[in-house]
Amino acid sequence: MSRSPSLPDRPRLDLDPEMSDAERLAAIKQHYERIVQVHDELDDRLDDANERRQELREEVDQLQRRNEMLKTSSLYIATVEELTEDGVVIKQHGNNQEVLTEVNPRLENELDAGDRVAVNDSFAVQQLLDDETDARAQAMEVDESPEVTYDDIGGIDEQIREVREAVEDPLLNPEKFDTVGVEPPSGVLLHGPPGTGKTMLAKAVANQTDATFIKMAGSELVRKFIGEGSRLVRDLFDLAAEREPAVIFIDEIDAVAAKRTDSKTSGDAEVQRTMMQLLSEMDGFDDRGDIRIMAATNRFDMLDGAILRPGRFDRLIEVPKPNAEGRERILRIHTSEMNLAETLDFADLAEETEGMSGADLASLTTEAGMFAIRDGRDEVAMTDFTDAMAKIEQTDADPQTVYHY
Ligand SMILES: Nc1ncnc2c1ncn2[C@@H]1O[C@H](COP(=O)(O)OP(=O)(O)OP(=O)(O)O)[C@@H](O)[C@H]1O
Repeated sequence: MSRSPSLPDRPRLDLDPEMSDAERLAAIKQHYERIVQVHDELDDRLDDANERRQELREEVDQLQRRNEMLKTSSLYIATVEELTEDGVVIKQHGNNQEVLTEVNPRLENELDAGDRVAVNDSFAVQQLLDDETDARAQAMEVDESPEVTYDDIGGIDEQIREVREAVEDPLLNPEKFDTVGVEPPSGVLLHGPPGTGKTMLAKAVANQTDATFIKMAGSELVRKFIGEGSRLVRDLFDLAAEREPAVIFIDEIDAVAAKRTDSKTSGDAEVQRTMMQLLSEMDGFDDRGDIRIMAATNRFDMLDGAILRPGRFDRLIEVPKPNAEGRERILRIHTSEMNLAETLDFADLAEETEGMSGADLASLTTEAGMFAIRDGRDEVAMTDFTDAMAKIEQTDADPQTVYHY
């Protein structure tokens, strides 16, 4: 790594008592010019350093994500067939190959025939797994009738309108599209900072259309084992087909659909396989009937272009943090059941909470309520909100989280 060149010397002004006034003036003038020059030089260097800092920050962030992915190095799945004196006989899923192998000493007394296990490249048993149905249940959240309505969502009216048009209309009024002769968007991708109401939007549209809401977290898809991510994607679409009308919601889609990296590690290959399965499910989507697909990400910049092609996530909706008017609306929604002091000024509160997301505002109201309770009052006042804000700001001083919006 090259060291940065040393800083320019601080200019010095040497005035000789013998000098004439004219000579002094000339020396001061020259000194002044030198100072301006050094200043400009330092300014440029500062700009360069800031730019470099930004680049490094982005690099660190990329590396952190890759590191996360690599830490979960992939294992294969097998079923224990028999426990023998010489070791354990397992049968690998996928190719049905039977292998006599060893067991991690930690698990020696834990295994029984029929258990589902994870094995490494040399077939040694590394983990005892939940049975398959549990793994699926963990990765998917199914809600027959979510309770969120559009009225519960504040500050993103335009986004609600777009979602209704792209997801609700094709489910409730498919003939509109037939008559005009256009295909409704295949998938809708909501992108924006965390806690802005993306999941709420997906739930509200499922509610409005009496559809089953099926959520899968992208991070769950990549934490699994070889072949399991793509299997879960298949299960997800099969389940939706069984339950139609259904809204599939894939949260944190960037976990499975990040831009390709150069590395060829097995973890990466597994993520790629999962993404390919997702793409192929979406491509074969035409005959799937009353199923709409939505996804969300906080990392739009990370997404692989393949996922955004026509016929896939071809309707992008940005869900930003709320403006003052939106914050006021969200605060009103979240305090609607609260006993509020008459002096509470929502417009003021909305101004004070600049930069907060819907989720931040929701916790702010709860926190304010807690302050009132602690104080033995049955009304929540402006001071409770001010105290709650101070508390939240203090918690936020922890610089762990880096957001990209
Ligand atoms: N626009 C909003 N209006 C009202 N409440 C909101 C809004 N946005 C967020 N909330 C509150 O924050 C909670 C979390 O919101 P939600 O899960 O929809 O955010 P998200 O955008 O999906 O976040 P993430 O990206 O972290 O998954 C909601 O349950 C709700 O209480």
